[in-house]
Amino acid sequence: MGLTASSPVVLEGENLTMRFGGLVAMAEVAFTLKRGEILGIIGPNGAGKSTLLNIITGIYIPSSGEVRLEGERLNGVPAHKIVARGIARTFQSSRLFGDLSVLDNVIIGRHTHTKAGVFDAIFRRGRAKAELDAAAAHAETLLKSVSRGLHEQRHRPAGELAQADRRRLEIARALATDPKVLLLDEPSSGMDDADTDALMDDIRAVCAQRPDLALMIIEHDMRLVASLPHRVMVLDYGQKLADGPYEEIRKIPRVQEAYLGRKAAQHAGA
Ligand SMILES: Nc1ncnc2c1ncn2[C@@H]1O[C@H](COP(=O)(O)OP(=O)(O)OP(=O)(O)O)[C@@H](O)[C@H]1O
Repeated sequence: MGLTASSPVVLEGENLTMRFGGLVAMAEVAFTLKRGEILGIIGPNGAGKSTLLNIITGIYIPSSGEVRLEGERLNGVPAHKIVARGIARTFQSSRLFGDLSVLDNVIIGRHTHTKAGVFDAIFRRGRAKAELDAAAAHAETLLKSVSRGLHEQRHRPAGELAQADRRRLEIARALATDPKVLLLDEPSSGMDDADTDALMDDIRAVCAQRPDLALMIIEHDMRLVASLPHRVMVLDYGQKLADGPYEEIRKIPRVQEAYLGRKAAQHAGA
């Protein structure tokens, strides 16, 4: 199915404000994310993008406002329970277990946030072999669905992977929790154009196989922002400057100034 005009809202934020002492990192921001939708989040350094992700995932509790997943309020719900409710994320910096195999990283991803815990997931003595086999089979299927190339490297230590494959693995690991919403924090950072294009193809394939999955992607790479999201939200100094299809928001002079700098805005004839 994917995104249609009647797709329901899966995640929404209302009136979100985040203060750190005297600093207002986020001021009355509202957003919606529909089932099957890909929402891009852009903005200059310090605009509040990571703060928004941290609020959604329960790392920060907003000073005011609320986040709702399928209508249920998430404020104050601990981070691990938010994962269990269906929100998964990747991080700007890699959080893989470099010494463990690609496959084990995915198996752990499924269990990291459950009561059973990481070590239980892999090392517990007496754990039924059938259960472990099922976890490995699930992880293999998941790896294949994200990237055949990554699946072929499933027995290599994650630390030996090329950077683009590490990003794919982080996505696979996040998907291991069967999320309704996947948050990607700068998935293409540090990648060249060819790797970014290949990653975009893989993200499209992931979405095509999971038409109900909603994605929120923080990104600086305008090539990705221009082509992958259905809609783009622009933050600046913790405020929402614009929200709409890329072709529309890119024409707004304030967005050009905030994001691209005044020179670029003049260059674009704004
Ligand atoms: N835990 C914190 N304590 C104090 N200030 C914070 C904290 N987290 C974020 N901030 C401040 O909030 C503002 C927004 O930061 P945030 O990291 O959300 O921006 P960003 O858009 O993600 O930037 P970048 O693109 O550099 O990652 C910044 O001024 C930052 O210094």
